[in-house]
Amino acid sequence: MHKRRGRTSRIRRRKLFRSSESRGVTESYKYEFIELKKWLKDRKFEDTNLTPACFPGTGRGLMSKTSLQEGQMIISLPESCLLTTDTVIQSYLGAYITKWKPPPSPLLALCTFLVSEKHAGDQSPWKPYLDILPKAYTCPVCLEPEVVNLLPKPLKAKAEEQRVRVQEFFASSRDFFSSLQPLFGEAVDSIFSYSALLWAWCTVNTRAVYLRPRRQECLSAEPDTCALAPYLDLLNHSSNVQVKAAFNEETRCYELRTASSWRKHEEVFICYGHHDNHQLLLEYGFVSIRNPHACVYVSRGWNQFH
Ligand SMILES: C[S@@+](CC[C@H](N)C(=O)[O-])C[C@H]1O[C@@H](n2cnc3c(N)ncnc32)[C@H](O)[C@@H]1O
Repeated sequence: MHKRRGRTSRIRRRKLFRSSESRGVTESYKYEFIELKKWLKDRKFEDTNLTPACFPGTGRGLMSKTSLQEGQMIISLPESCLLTTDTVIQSYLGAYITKWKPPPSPLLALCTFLVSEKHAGDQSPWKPYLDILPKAYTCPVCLEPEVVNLLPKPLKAKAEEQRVRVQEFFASSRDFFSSLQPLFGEAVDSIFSYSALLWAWCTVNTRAVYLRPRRQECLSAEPDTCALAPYLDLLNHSSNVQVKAAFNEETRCYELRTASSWRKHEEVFICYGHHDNHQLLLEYGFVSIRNPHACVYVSRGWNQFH
């Protein structure tokens, strides 16, 4: 017969379970993070609160180095670390973007820059950031059609729509890529391939932070609201936390404040939005086990049988 546990023992076990669930193994010693930290330091950013770690369940993320209080600023990333359409327009791509008619979209500008810098390898000033980006993504748009076929019907339909959108994005961008040929020794078709553009598209879609809409004369009128925020984009999602994140025009930093408190050595999360699991899988390539926004999709006419 089982001996009934006392209240103290139950609380202790719950605490132990909570901490083992979120316990991370530091990754700050890894070469790519040492290089990234140097790169960030050169751009006037040093983190005292967080460190990269690998967590059971959520994978790579950021862990608190000390306890963090409600309202505390957890990251303040200088503008010089952000990759925005300004970065692209001020680069060697700027002249080609300005010339191209109809103007490329802000998304195309960001994706083109990512593919081009990735191709530059060691020559790219963004190398330490590019090296920590995932090599592949798990979003349905990257999955084999046989795998997408196994998804629940409503999600499968959205995944197929998304695949068509990305394919059209590629097809409609090819002439612009051809115009960049003078910049490269190799044929642009081999650099700006579908798989390279898909990787860049997933990078922006799964990792970009939101900026107040801006308008660049040389880009199309689609919303220009995405920025890649190196290091900050290592934060994983939880629906149960609240954060305040925005670009501060005075400090010229992208600032993130937590509305939750964190114990030392816990995984620190941000909330990507109130997404159900279909949206999380579609946009970010993962699902959350304890998702308060989880819902069941019911097809039209389901009640005909009652
Ligand atoms: C902004 S990045 C976060 C950092 C990322 N884990 C990394 O290693 O680069 C977003 C991606 O992290 C992963 N992710 C974020 N939150 C997660 C969670 N709660 N559980 C599992 N994976 C998560 C997903 O692959 C998502 O596309």
